[in-house]
This record gives sequence, C-alpha cells and structure tokens, in this order.
Amino acid sequence: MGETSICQVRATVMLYDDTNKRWVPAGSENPSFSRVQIYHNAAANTYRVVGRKIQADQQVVINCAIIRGMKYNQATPNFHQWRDPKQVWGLNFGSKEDAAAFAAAMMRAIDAV
Ligand SMILES: CC(=O)N[C@@H](Cc1ccccc1Cl)C(=O)N1CCC[C@]12C=C[C@@H]1CC[C@@H](C(=O)N[C@@H]3C(=O)N4[C@@H](C=C[C@H]3C)CC[C@H]4C(=O)O)N1C2=O
Repeated sequence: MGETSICQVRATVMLYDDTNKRWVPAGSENPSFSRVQIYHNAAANTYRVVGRKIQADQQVVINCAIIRGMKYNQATPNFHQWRDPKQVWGLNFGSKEDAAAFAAAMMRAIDAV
C-alpha cells in the first residue's frame, strides 16, 4: 500500500529566508506555480506535503512531513504558512478555493497523526 493523495492544489511554494527577512520562491529565483499535494501513507499513518513545478521539469520544490502539533497559519485567504524543524514554508494559492481545500486537508492530517 503506497501513498494516496488527499488533495491537490496550485500554489507558489515559498520559503522564508530568515537571514534576509524575506520570502523566496522554493526551487528557483522566479515564482511559478507548483502542483501541491498532501500524500497519506495509510500503513504508517503518515502525511506529507509534496509540490512539483507545473512547468516542464516537474522539479520537486517541497517534500515536508506533517508532524503532530504543527501549527498551520492561514495568514490571509490566499497565503498560508507553517514551520517545520528547519524552515518556514509559505503557500501562495492560485485561488481562495484552493487555499480553503488545502487548509481543510492539512488540518485533517494534523489531527490524524
Ligand atoms: C510565531 C511565528 O512563527 N509567526 C510566523 C507565522 C506563523 C504563525 C503561527 C504558526 C506558524 C507560522 Cl509560520 C511569522 O510571523 N512569520 C514566519 C516567517 C515570516 C513571518 C515573520 C515575519 C514576517 C512579517 C510579515 C509576515 C509575512 O511574511 N507576511 C506575508 C508576506 O509578507 N508575504 C507573503 C504573503 C502575505 C503576508 C501574510 C508573500 C510574500 C510576502 C509579501 O506579501 O510580499 N511575516 C511572517 O509571516
């Protein structure tokens, strides 16, 4: 039993550069949309966020475990963020609907792990 995707949205994946106090797009200099999914591994009961560039190279720009007690901050209707042990991730969603769908799946995952 592998992993199943429990949601799929379009978003620009960003990382907070704490040194320079600014957001930088993950994976490249210029912000571009990625297909961001939440995968569930039922056997292990683990969840992770995986994002791949929508453009040609399908580069993986985020692969982040969802951990118990994680705080998911819906800073604006279109921009949500969370901390992992090493960095702060931000998602700039393509639509408010995508943002709401992702937040619902994310909060289910956080409650389940
Ligand atoms: C306790 C804690 O960790 N708090 C964190 C947030 C948090 C709270 C609770 C749980 C987890 C987390 Cl993660 C925190 O405050 N953090 C996390 C790192 C960054 C930040 C710290 C300072 C700056 C000040 C401005 C603000 C910010 O970045 N706002 C956005 C913004 O400036 N942008 C992005 C879009 C919209 C805005 C909303 C798109 C690009 C850029 C732009 O609009 O151009 N900040 C933060 O969010």
